Amino acid sequence: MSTPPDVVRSAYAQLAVTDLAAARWFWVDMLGLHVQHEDADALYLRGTDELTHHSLVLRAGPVAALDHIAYRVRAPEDVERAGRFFAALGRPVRRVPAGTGTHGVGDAVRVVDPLGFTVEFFHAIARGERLIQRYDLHRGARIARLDHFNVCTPDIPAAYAHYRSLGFGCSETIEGDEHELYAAWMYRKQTVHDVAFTGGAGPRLHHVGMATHESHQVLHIADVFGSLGKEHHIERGPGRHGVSNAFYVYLRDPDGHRVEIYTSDYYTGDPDHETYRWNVHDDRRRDFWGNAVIESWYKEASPVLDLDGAVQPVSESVLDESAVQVGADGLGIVDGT
Ligand SMILES: O=C1C=CC(S(=O)(=O)O)=CC1(O)O
Ligand SMILES: [Ca+2]
Ligand SMILES: [Fe+2]
Repeated sequence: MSTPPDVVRSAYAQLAVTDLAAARWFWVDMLGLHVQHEDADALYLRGTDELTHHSLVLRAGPVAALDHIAYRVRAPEDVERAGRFFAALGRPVRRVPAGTGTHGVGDAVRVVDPLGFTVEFFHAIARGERLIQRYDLHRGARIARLDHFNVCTPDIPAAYAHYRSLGFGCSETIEGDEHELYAAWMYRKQTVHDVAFTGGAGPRLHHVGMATHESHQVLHIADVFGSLGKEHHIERGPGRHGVSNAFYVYLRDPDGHRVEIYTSDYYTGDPDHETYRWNVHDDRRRDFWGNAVIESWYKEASPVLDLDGAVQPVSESVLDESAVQVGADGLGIVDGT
């Protein structure tokens, strides 16, 4: 196997949106993401702590979908290393020279990974003004940074193996009584995850996770949607996760793209960091207070585009966590406590 690229972190997602103005209302006016650049067809957005050009690109398109996710790699030579790594797997690879791809991003490669997702690896990217202490510009959910991608895929063990081959650690899992893998959280930066896998038809994007510094910012953005009679954008939470220990709320944008506002997970940077394993029958795993996970959270997700912008076909899941009988989801077996 060829040497994998040295991935630093999940860096940005590019979403296709069917109404750029409506998307601007949600992601900028409501959530408060900073507009680093915009043109007639696209918005380039970032959080208050981010020093690179963007962590979210919204591009007008005919179908609401994930265009690609992108990982930043440590050095320029890791871009070509990524190309060789995926070519050796027999996957489609496309070189994207600086100026021909996403605005602000230098030389990159885009691949279709073994899970069917279009993934970009880049190193060079334009810088943005330091907004960390521009409190006069902090608004909405006061999003600090992109934290992770969550993707729907039918074969969680295969997803786990692929990201292990890229050198990702595994912080937490959800497993069955026979240790069948229902979900996994994997990282390169020293927090709970850069990417997580939700079992389901895929490839589909489950959500992008955006980090804030404080749980009151998670609560505040839910209050703002309620105040404006836009509570239908709130899908799940606010609440406390079991997995990751983060405080969270999930929102749906006008196209149905899901975003998680997420805070207070934990450090995972020691070389002997151990994976924490949840049992799928533990009703605290996804919400530490045992609140049920709404069905749409398990079932709905955004389609993904291939390298030519066509919607990728999906394969149905092997395991269906939402069908597992657990108390919290109100689906039957009460565990007698
Ligand atoms: O970021 C996350 C952390 C935890 C969870 S879970 O619902 O607690 O499994 C979901 C999630 O993947 O969105
Ligand atoms: Ca219980
Ligand atoms: Fe998440």
